Amino acid sequence: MAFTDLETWLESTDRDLARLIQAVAEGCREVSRLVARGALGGVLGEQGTQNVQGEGQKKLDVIADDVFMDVARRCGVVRAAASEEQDDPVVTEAGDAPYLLLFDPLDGSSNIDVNVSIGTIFSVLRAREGAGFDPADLLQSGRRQVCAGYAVYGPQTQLVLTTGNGVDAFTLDPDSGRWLLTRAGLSIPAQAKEFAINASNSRHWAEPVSRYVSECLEGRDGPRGKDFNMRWIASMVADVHRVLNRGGVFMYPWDKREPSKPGKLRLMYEANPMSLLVEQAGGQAFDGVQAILDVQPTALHQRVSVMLGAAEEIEHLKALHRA
Ligand SMILES: O=P(O)(O)OC[C@H]1O[C@](O)(COP(=O)(O)O)[C@@H](O)[C@@H]1O
Ligand SMILES: [Mg+2]
Ligand SMILES: [Mg+2]
Repeated sequence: MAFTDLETWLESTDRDLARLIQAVAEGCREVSRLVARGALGGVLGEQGTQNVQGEGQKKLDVIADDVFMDVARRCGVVRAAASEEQDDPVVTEAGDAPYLLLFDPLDGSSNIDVNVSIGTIFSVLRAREGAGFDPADLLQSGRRQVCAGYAVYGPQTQLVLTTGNGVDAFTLDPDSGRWLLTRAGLSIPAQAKEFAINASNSRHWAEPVSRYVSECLEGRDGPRGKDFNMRWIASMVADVHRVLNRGGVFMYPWDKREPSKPGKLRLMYEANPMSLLVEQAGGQAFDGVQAILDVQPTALHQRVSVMLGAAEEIEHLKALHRA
């Protein structure tokens, strides 16, 4: 069977954006190679440092961060890049380059050492007109993303992309090293029978989330009138990949543990790119008040409550939040 490769797919994309996507895809291929070697390559285990959010870093968090910062510096079309792992944005030498790149270099850090799917999530924004950069240039709402995507390093390595015209998925051919289009036009069914949430936090949830989950758990005997299945990989990238491929809902909502913290997941590196992909696949992404893509960021590393996936389920969650 003949598959379209990424280069061909990019022929209809703006030249600079195509160059950026190509460079990010090369970074993902490199990280995929390192992940696959695991202990053989000495990349597992703790780094012994903390990131800006006070989270312990794994070796692979830092290695992957270096890979994508290098991509940003060398591709020639990125003016500045920001990472979940770094306090401040990095300004490249391409002072009038058209794009800003944001990324979570390694998502699902707790799964690295146990050989469970992990990934890289990225988002592309336009740089300001003319030259120059101010960190505030990064604080654009998710609606303004020109591209979003992720790579998932699982049984296969896949790259899932949107440039605002639907969502397509590529598989890395381990023999040729090429990214081949294996699924075009991903679409999330409006209805769902599967949900994903870390249930160990249930005693801390807000009332609408507790109610939603308990209705799902009541199954066909409850108000929903149907049984639901539950999944939790603990890598957002892999959980959302499942939602994009076979439907369902993924939630990491605000909870009462630290009431002033809006959520666990990061708006700019995780929630925005995933929300664009989900909306482009016909789903919705909601933070308990509004569409995640409409959140006006106020800080680079800000966190957000996340509920995303099947349109009818998110509509139901919205109604529970309004009640
Ligand atoms: O361990 P928990 O609380 O279930 O959290 C899992 C969530 O944390 C994350 O791993 C956070 O991402 P990082 O690994 O990039 O820090 C998400 O991918 C995942 O959904
Ligand atoms: Mg993450
Ligand atoms: Mg991470």
